[in-house]
Amino acid sequence: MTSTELTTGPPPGPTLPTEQQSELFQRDPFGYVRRMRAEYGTIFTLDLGALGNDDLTDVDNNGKWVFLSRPHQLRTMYGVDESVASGAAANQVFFGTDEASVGYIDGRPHRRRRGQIIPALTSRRDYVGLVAEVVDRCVAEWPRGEEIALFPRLQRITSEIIVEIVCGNFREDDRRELAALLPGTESAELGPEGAAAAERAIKTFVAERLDGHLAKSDRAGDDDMLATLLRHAADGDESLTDEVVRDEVFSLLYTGFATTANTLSWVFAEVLAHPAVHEQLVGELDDRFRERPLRRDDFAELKYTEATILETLRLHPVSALNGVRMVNAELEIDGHTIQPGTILVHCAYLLQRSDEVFDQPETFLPRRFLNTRIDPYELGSFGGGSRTCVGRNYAKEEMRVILALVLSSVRMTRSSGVPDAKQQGLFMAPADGARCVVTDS
Ligand code: HEM
Repeated sequence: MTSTELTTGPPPGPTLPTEQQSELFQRDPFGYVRRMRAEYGTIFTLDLGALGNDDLTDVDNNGKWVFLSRPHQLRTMYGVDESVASGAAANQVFFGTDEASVGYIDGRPHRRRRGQIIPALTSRRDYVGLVAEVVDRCVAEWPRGEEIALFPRLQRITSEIIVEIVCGNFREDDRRELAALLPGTESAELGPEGAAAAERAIKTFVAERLDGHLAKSDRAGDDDMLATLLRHAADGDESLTDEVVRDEVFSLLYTGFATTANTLSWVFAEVLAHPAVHEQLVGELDDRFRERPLRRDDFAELKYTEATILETLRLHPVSALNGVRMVNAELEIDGHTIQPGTILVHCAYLLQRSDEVFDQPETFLPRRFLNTRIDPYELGSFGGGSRTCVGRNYAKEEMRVILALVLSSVRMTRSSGVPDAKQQGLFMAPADGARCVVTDS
């Protein structure tokens, strides 16, 4: 018997009309996939169409999204050649865009662009000094002794930092203005039209500042991410047109601020709801981080802090769609045949809360990640294969530094347990905005 004869057709799933499935998914992504997992098993098909993005891209897909939630299924998804399962088209459908920035290109151009971006993300001078300056200034303004939502305050911190990394050679007032525009892209109050308007405003703002940016960076003797891209363009990379550079800058600013603010909100919500974890974290930090200046090395050995961030990423991946690939040629996964035009979904949320993969999967236990080698197919909050998140090292370091500095500078308490998740823009955030009370320590 051949392997094809062993297959059982497409993975099972509900037969509701596309609009209804899409609406149920978008209203409560995590709740819906949990129910589908309980009903149909570890690999199932949802008919989500183009997730409402039909008019925004001309990618041909059959409307089927196959959710995978076991490591061996991901090994197939991420292991096959790009010609069989590619990221660019799937990302265009997911994000509703036809841009040519790194998330939406494949093949050699994709590899080259990643090679341009990744080194530039972490190599900026005095990175820790920069984060400390932003955290100190912002935390000093947090009201004391009353309940506040951390989420928008963390968005401000991560916005200011990513603007420094990507557009650090803009004038100071321009950097502040740009950082203030970013949260508009994720604001639940503004809705999709407001978010689209914020995106347009940011792209225009950046486009108007491309001319002369390289000369300014030469004078500063330091390239920010924008200057790095412009320099590659000047050195002959014709794919980096002004429009692509502008879109690349937008994509890095957007993913750079939103994902880390969301994850940090979950970190604080979980830590403050678990006093024993809180105490152990504060114990690890000791008094070391009250001094200034600080250096990168000072943050290198924060094992429990790092484990706390990993445990938060395990329980709270930023999306129910953690890595998506468009199937271009018939493919077999876990005994099921997947047809071309289908989108494969790495559902980290289901995988990382499975008792087949983790002990006590619903319990917040940072110590599980102490002195362990991480298997990216088990803890895959940054996606996988050749498109793993370009910002993962930057994000983990930035979050570690922010967490250490905030917990070292103020006392924080939270009166309730861990909040539910709510869709906030593209990503999932704590429904109550991670409320807590801050006092001076
Ligand atoms: C908590 C923080 C973050 C999480 C959880 C996260 C998660 C992800 C995930 C799941 C993917 C999809 C990977 C795949 O398709 O296999 C991704 C891709 C990407 N991320 Fe992140 N991310 C984070 C932070 C960042 C930051 C800070 C940046 C930039 C400064 C960034 C930029 C990108 C880009 C450009 C891609 C597309 C990569 C490609 O297609 O080659 N991310 N991220």
